[in-house]
Amino acid sequence: MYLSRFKQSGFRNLAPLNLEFDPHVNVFLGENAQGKTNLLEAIYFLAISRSHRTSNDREMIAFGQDFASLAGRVHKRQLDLDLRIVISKKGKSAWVNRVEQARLSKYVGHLNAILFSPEDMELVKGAPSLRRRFMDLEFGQINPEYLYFASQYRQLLQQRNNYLKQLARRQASDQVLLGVLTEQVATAASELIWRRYRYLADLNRYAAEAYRAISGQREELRVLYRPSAKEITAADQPAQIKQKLLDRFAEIADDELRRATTQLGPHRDDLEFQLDGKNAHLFASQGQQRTIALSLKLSEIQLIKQLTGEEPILLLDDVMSELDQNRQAALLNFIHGQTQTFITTTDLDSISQEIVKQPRIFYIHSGQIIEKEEGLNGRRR
Ligand SMILES: Nc1ncnc2c1ncn2[C@@H]1O[C@H](COP(=O)(O)OP(=O)(O)OP(=O)(O)O)[C@@H](O)[C@H]1O
Repeated sequence: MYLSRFKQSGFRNLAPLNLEFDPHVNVFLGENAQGKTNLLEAIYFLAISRSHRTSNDREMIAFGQDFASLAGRVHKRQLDLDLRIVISKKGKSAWVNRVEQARLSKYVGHLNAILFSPEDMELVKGAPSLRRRFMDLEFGQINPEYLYFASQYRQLLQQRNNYLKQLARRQASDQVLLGVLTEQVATAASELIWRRYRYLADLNRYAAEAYRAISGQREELRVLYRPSAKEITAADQPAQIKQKLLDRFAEIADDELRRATTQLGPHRDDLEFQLDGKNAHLFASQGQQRTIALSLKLSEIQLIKQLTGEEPILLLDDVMSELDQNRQAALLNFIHGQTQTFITTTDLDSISQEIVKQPRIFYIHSGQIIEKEEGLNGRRR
C-alpha cells in the first residue's frame, strides 16, 4: 500500500498543505525544529489515530487553533481509500471514504505504518512503558480486537484503581463491587495478554531473521513476554490466563488495598530481549541495541505483510545518521524498493545513495514544505 496524497491543516507548526508523494522514497530535508518530525507524526496519526510521542492529542493542535485535520489517499492492491481524521479539543473523529466511523478501532488498520525514530533506540534498555507502548501501537493496528480490548482494559483498570482508592480511604466498603471490577479487569487483561503472546510468536521469527541479516552475525535474537503474573505462560488460553490472574489477585488482595492500585496485569507486563539466551537489557552494546530496535521494526513490516497481504508504509525519523552503511544496506534489502518510505534528515549526505536512488525531496522550513526539483544525485526528475 502507499499514500499518494496528503492534506493537513492545523497540525502543530505545519502550514496547511496538500502534497503528492512518491510511491517509493520521499525525503524531508530541513534544519532542526522546522517541522520534519511533526510531518511524520501527522502521517503516522492519519494511519494509527495516535501519536508515537504523546498520548495527549491536544498537544498536536497548532497553537491558537481549535482543531487539526489530516486527510490522505491510500492505494492498495485491490482498492483505493480516502482517510480523514480530525483532532479537536473534545476528541477525535475519523472517516473512511467520507463515512464517519463509529469507533476508532474500525478506522485503524486501513493504512498501516511503521515508524522508526531515535527514541526507539531506548526500546531495549529504556523504561518498560516504552515496550508496552510498542506492543500496543504495533499489535493494535493489525488487530481491531486488540485495540478494543486495550481500550476496554484501560477504562476498567482506571475504575478499579479509583475504587481501590475509595476503599483505602474508607469512602467505600463494598467488596462485592471490587470483585465485579476484578473479574472484568481480568477478562479484558486475559484477551490482551493472549494476543500479545500470539503476535510476539510471529514477530520473533521475523525479528531473528532481520537481526542476523543486519548484524551479519550468528547471534540469535529472541523476544520474550514477561507477565507480571509469573504463572502465565505462552501456552495458556484466555480462560486460563484469566483464572491465573484471579488467583493472584486473591493472594495479593491486602497488598492492593494498602497500595490502592492494581498490581498485576498487562499495564505491568514487560518484554525481554535476549541475544543467544542472554538478557540484552543487562549487557547489549549501543550497536547491538540499535540493531535489535531496527530488527523489531523490520519484523513488523513482515508481520503486517503476513497478516494483511499489504506492505505498510515506513517512516524513518532522523535515523539514517544513526545507521552505518551496512545497516542502511540491510534496511534497503529488507524493503526491496517495495515499501513506501518517508525519511527525514538534516543532511542528505547521511543517506546512502543506494537507498534513495531517485527520491522525491521536500524542503521543510518553519513548517512550510516545498518540493525540490532535483534528485539526490543531481539528476532532474
Ligand atoms: N501544537 C503546536 N503548534 C505550533 N507549533 C508547534 C506545536 N507543537 C510543536 N510545535 C513546534 O514545532 C517545532 C518542532 O518541530 P519538529 O519536532 O517537527 O522539528 P524537526 O524538524 O523534526 O527538528 P529536529 O531535527 O530537531 O528533530 C518547534 O518549533 C515547536 O515549537
